[in-house]
Amino acid sequence: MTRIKCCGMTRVGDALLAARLGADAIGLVFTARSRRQVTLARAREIVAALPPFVASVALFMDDEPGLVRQVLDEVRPTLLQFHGNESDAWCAQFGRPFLKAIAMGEGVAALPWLREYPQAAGVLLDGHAAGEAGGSGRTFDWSLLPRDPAQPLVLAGGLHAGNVGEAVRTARPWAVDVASGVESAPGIKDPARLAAFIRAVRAADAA
Ligand SMILES: O=C(O)c1ccccc1N[C@@H]1O[C@H](COP(=O)(O)O)[C@@H](O)[C@H]1O
Repeated sequence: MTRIKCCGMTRVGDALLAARLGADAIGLVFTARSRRQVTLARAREIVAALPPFVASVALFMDDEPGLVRQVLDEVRPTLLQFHGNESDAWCAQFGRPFLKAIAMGEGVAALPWLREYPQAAGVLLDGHAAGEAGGSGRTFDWSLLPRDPAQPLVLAGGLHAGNVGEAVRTARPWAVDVASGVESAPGIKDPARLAAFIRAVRAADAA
């Protein structure tokens, strides 16, 4: 079964709805380079409200280690997610499981990158170009995903209810991650789009 992460939560109600609809994880964006940046206070509220077995993922992009530590202390997320030029050693310094995002925007081959992050709990492949922030809503060639990766792969970038079924059937990722494809505005989730997205993933799993 494909795991589902809904990223860029800024409201408790949206996170609870995602969990009720069957999301396995919600994402909280702390980097100032995002239109979905959440405050520490709001992030704490969201994490405190989550039901058991729904993971919280804290997202950063070339941020100061101090911010990551503050989020770990005050918000206590399940996982970290890094979207910038952070090295494997840099990501691992916090002693917490992490996902490393790779920009696949320019037909980049995923395999060489995967070897760069042996300590990552998983690698997230996103559609944006190197150097740009994620959450861009851009897709990439899903057939570039390796078939038998050493680490779990998370497929992201421009996914929505209309294309996620094909993405899952093509790439068979460990998980999918969505931000803009289930929103009415940055950081504001649309209940109908969210429900349709999760239904489409489950339908692809069942096919
Ligand atoms: O969501 C953001 O604003 C963001 C900012 C900086 C880095 C990553 C960001 N989000 C991640 O981008 C991907 C794909 O998002 P989308 O579905 O294409 O909008 C996803 O992993 C988000 O976690």
